[in-house]
Formats: sequence, C-alpha cells, structure tokens
Amino acid sequence: MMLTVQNLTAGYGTAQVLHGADLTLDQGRAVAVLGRNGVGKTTFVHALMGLVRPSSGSIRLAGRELSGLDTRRIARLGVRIVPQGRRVFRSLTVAETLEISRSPGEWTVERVYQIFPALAARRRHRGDQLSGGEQEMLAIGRALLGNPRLLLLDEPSEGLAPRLVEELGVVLAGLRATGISVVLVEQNLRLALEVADEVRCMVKGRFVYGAAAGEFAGDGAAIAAYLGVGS
Ligand SMILES: Nc1ncnc2c1ncn2[C@@H]1O[C@H](COP(=O)(O)OP(=O)(O)OP(=O)(O)O)[C@@H](O)[C@H]1O
Repeated sequence: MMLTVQNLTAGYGTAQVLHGADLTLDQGRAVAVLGRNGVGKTTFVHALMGLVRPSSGSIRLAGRELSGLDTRRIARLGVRIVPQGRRVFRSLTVAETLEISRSPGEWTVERVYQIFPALAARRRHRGDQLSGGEQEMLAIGRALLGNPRLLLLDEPSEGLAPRLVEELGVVLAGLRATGISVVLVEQNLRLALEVADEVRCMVKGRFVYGAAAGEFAGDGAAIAAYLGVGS
C-alpha cells in the first residue's frame, strides 16, 4: 500500500476537524476526496503534508510513519501538495519557478513543458501575468519536479473555465500511468470522476462512503447525500 491512513484526528486549537479518518491508496492509483464545504477535506490533505499536526492516528507512506514529521521531512520522503489557490511566485517567470523547483529524478523542466505546452509558450511570463489555468499548471509542474510518489491536489479546478478544467483532467488522468499516487480534493464532480479510480466521501471529518469512481457516478442517492447536487 502506498498510503495508509488510520484513525486520523487533527484540528485547530480546541476545534477538532478530523474525527478518525481512514483511507488507503495503492501505488499508481488516484482517489477523489469529496464532501460538502467545511467537512475537513483540506485539513485532511494538510495533515498528510504535515501542514496541520495530527493529534492522533497514523499516516504511513509505503510503510513509513509520517505522522509527527515536519513538512520538509515529509516532502523529502516523496509527498508534494498543490495547494488550493495555487500560490505561484508572482515575480518569478515560469522558467525561473520551474528551475528552482528542480530536484534529481525523472521529472525535468522539459517534461513539464511537454505535458503542459501552454507553460512552454509562457516560459518568459511572470507568475502574476498568467491566467488561473496557467498558474494551476505551474503549481502542478512545480510539484512534479519534486518527483513525488504521492501527489496531493487541493481543488485544482477552482476558478477555471470549463475548457481548462477539461485540459487539466486529461493531464491528471495521464499522471496515473507514471505510477504516481494521487489524492484529489475536488468540488467538480466531473473532473473528479475523470481523474480518480476511487471516491471517498467525507462527512464531519470521517470517511463514511467509498466506491469505485464508476460506481459512485451511477449512485445518484450517494451523490445527493454527500455532495448535495444532482440526485
Ligand atoms: N487555519 C484554520 N484555523 C481554524 N479553523 C480552520 C482553519 N482551516 C479550516 N478551519 C475550519 O476547519 C473546518 C474544516 O475546514 P476544511 O477547509 O478542512 O474543509 P473543506 O472540506 O476543505 O472545505 P472547503 O471545501 O470549504 O475548502 C471548517 O470549519 C473550517 O472553518
């Protein structure tokens, strides 16, 4: 198992947000973490990255315990996050940003340009001159240059035009073939189902539903219950 999360609890001060979250993920698989606003999806991926310190429970990456380690250490063990809101360097160019994100491994700047040709075309543009979609590609490119075994994506489609969401879907779906494991927090159900093999739905800081993506897609009652749409 690439990722095994057991009985994870975490929160902010006295406010507990995760109440015993369990999740497993095989190598090269993608899981979509779905649920209504405020149920704890961001807190969950932040806990995996060490950005929020778990109060109890276990997070194992290929058997190695991550809970309690700091973010830098977790990153060195092969986890990268593409944060909600992208947070690209506004004053650095695309090329500069990718250059400083490089680390030895399979992913090179050229390979990032290959999967995101739009970035190659913008390589001399600064972060603050990019569209939302280009900023998202840059944020993903940076994360890939860290050669992650586990990639955490927090609402990558947020604020993107439908055409860009489609492009993103193709790239993210293609990443699975590279052997990377992906945890995708996403409000856009269509994108989530295109990218993910499996779906887990969170309610009040716990995963209460799990299914193959195809099964969830056909389960109108579950979609209505956990996302409050469709039915
Ligand atoms: N830094 C923080 N300090 C205090 N409370 C926080 C912080 N971040 C999130 N929370 C609270 O934790 C709860 C879960 O938030 P979280 O962002 O994990 O949910 P989410 O499922 O990702 O929601 P959304 O889809 O709206 O991003 C919410 O009640 C939120 O207000």
